[in-house]
Amino acid sequence: MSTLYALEHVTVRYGARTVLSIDHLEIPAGEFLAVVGPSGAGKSTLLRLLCFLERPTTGTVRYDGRTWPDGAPLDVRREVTLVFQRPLLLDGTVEQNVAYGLRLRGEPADERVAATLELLGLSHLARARARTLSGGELQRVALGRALVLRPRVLLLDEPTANLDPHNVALIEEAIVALHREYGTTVVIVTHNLHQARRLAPRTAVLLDGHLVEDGPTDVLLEGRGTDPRTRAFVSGEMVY
Ligand SMILES: Nc1ncnc2c1ncn2[C@@H]1O[C@H](COP(=O)(O)OP(=O)(O)OP(=O)(O)O)[C@@H](O)[C@H]1O
Repeated sequence: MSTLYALEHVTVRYGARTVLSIDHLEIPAGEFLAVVGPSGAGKSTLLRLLCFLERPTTGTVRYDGRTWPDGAPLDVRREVTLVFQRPLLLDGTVEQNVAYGLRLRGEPADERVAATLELLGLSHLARARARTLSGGELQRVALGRALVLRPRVLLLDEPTANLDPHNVALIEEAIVALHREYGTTVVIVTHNLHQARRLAPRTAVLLDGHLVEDGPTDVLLEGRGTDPRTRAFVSGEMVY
């Protein structure tokens, strides 16, 4: 697999505080990577770097062999879609929400929107107002807005936090379907170690802004990681 992202000596600082510090991280094209770590570890910050919403304070984020010190151009930013932890939807119908990105890009929407709603079990809600939906339905609409674009990279920030098993299963199946069908590169931030195991062959562990370890998910999550902090984190012994 070719390298899609290469992070070298990356730091992100807010004032005097360094919230992220990654010496080296490569993400191959087509990979499904999980990022785990305690609250405040820098996981969302990493996702913002990967979708060019934020620039590193020092170091480089190379994408497809290129880097843009003044910000990535629109066509590159459009290859990468981030689904936020707390999604903001338009005050319209489910269908309008899912169609929005395609319309913005001037691409035909109807068939793709219908297929996406179907994939996410939302067809019967196509004309419902977004503001009338349950939390699980809202999360599925937010994911639908991303999936319909068939992005090259899908970044997910806790896409199933606080959802019931039915919604979790629908969301996971839709993500896996996109990944399989289009070879989409997926990076999922999750607090749910079982979810990382179900979905991602490789996991990166972030603690206190540092990439402590990355490797095969089953090895790390079975407590066989090489770093003692990884073992403490996955066994729930870590106090934070
Ligand atoms: N714009 C900002 N200005 C100042 N500090 C920030 C800013 N954004 C994030 N931080 C701080 O950076 C640290 C890392 O935040 P981040 O959201 O990346 O963590 P996280 O691992 O995603 O946490 P969680 O699991 O709770 O979402 C936190 O301590 C946060 O308070």
